[in-house]
Amino acid sequence: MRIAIVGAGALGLYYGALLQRSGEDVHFLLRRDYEAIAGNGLKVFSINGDFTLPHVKGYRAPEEIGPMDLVLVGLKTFANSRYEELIRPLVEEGTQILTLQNGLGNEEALATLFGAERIIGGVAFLCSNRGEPGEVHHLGAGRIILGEFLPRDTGRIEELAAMFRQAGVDCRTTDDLKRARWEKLVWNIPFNGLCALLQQPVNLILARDVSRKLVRGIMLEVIAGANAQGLATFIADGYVDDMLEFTDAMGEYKPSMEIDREEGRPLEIAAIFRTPLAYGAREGIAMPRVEMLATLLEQATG
Ligand SMILES: NC(=O)C1=CN([C@@H]2O[C@H](COP(=O)(O)OP(=O)(O)OC[C@H]3O[C@@H](n4cnc5c(N)ncnc54)[C@H](OP(=O)(O)O)[C@@H]3O)[C@@H](O)[C@H]2O)C=CC1
Ligand SMILES: CC(C)(CO)C(=O)C(=O)O
Repeated sequence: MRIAIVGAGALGLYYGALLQRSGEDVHFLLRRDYEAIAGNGLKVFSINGDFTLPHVKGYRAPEEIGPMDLVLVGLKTFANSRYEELIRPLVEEGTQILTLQNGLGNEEALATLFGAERIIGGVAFLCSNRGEPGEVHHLGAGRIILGEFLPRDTGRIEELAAMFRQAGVDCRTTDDLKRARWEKLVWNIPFNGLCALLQQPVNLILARDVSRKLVRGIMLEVIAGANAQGLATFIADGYVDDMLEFTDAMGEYKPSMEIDREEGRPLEIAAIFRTPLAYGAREGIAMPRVEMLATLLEQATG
């Protein structure tokens, strides 16, 4: 498969490297890491084993890549205003666009620009950080759940899932992408938010009873917002315990929003907070703790 990686950072470099290693024809749109990767290849440090790709097809502009079978979008959502210029040159009849970005509204924005039938969404449980230019550090699981944006048969996402599995990624499909996205938000909203606001890794947030209780309260609000969205099956409140257990095992993990704050980048507040708040409000669900967290983050970084 001819695959373009648009947004070749912590997530895009990692999945792109695995796909190239398993024989796919991967083309990376590079910015910060262009020189390092052109000179020395791409180094992956992973809990599943380190490896280096000495030769990587890297480009500075999407026009140099041309039309692809699959565009994998790994941009931070605050760069979504660049979708048109970065993706249009890669699209022809039959091109599929897969966004693995966090939050809500990404598939909708891509569908408006490129046509809803092309769009596939995925949620990634990854824990990947960037290192020096030309390096990526994978610290967590790596699981992906793929779902169609429009209701249709699952043939093409099953094929994509098989491709990811062939590359060593634990990948499965869902017929309820909306539910998968909200389930991921049950984690991202409290932890990205509190870790970025307090500038503490997840283990410190969970170590204190008061902030652990706050995480639980925020998660329950998100579940209430989710369950108002017409999901095929409700998210049970017990999902909070699964997420706390999952996070307790992470140790000193810094969510990407905390790293973005430390490094002075914009935060993904629209996709991870404001759009879910708006979708909740549309269904009559207020999420006051989430609202407060979003406001404090805006205040702290505005
Ligand atoms: N990292 C993780 O473990 C996970 C991340 N996610 C989500 O995936 C998405 C990506 O996250 P992550 O990989 O961590 O983010 P990064 O910041 O590491 O990567 C984003 C990449 O997009 C590139 N980019 C931005 N604008 C442009 C542009 N105009 N032209 C070319 N490249 C551009 C950046 O370029 P440059 O190289 O110049 O910085 C960078 O390489 C986010 O929505 C995140 O929430 C989801 C699950 C896990
Ligand atoms: C759940 C987790 C930690 C794994 O990918 C994540 O979404 C993140 O770091 O943003």
